Amino acid sequence: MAMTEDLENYFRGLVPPRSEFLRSLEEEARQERIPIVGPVVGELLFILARVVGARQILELGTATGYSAIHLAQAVEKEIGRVVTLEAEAAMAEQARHNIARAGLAERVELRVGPAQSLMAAMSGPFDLIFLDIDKEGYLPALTECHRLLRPGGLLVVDNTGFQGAADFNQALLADRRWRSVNLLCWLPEHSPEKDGLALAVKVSP
Ligand SMILES: C[S@@+](CC[C@H](N)C(=O)[O-])C[C@H]1O[C@@H](n2cnc3c(N)ncnc32)[C@H](O)[C@@H]1O
Repeated sequence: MAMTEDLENYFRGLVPPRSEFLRSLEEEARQERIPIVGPVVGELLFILARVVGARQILELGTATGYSAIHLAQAVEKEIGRVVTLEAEAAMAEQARHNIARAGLAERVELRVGPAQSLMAAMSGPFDLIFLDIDKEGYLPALTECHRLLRPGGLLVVDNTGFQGAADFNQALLADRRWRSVNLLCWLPEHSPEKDGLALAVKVSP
C-alpha cells in the first residue's frame, strides 16, 4: 500500500494531545524563543521513563521546566524524583514557577549552576539521564553521565544534529561501555523540527 503523500502534514495530525497548561508553556517558550523539546519528544521522554521504570531521573538543561514536567509525570509519587540542572538563575526561577503550577514541585529538585560542576558533586545512581544543555557541554558531561547512571540505565540526548554535538556523537559511538543509536528525526514542534536524537544504554562500568 502506498504511503500518504504529505507525510509531514500527516504526522502533524498525530502530535499527542495535551493540557491547556502544557500548551501555554509551549506558547511561552515560543514567545521567548526558548528551545524546548515540544510535545512529541516530551511524550517520548514520558514513555522512555516509564519503560525504564525510572525512579531517579537526572536532567541537564531545565529551561522553563517543560521536559522536567514530562519526566516528573512519569515517576511515581513519593518514590520517584527528577533532579534538574539549570545554569541561569532567572530561567530556573521560571521553571520553578511552572513546575509548581503543574503540581509537581515535590517530585522535582532544581539545582542552579553549571551542570558539569553540579554533577561532579553528585552521587547516583540514576535510572535515566536526559542531556539537553549547550551542545559544547555534551562531551565534557559524558563521563559524569556514565558514572551517575546505574548499569543498564538510559541516556537520552537531544539535538545531536547540532554541529556542537559532533565530537560527543563520535565519542559515544566509539565508547564500548555504551550501546547507542543516533537517529535523524523529523519531530513536529521540536526545536528544531529536523534534528538528531540519541539513545544509549550503559552496558558496562
Ligand atoms: C535546550 S534548553 C533546555 C530545554 C528543556 N530541556 C526543555 O525541553 O524543556 C537548554 C537549557 O540549558 C541551560 N544550559 C546550557 N548550558 C548549561 C550548562 N552547562 N549547565 C546547566 N545548564 C545549562 C540553558 O540555560 C537552557 O536553559
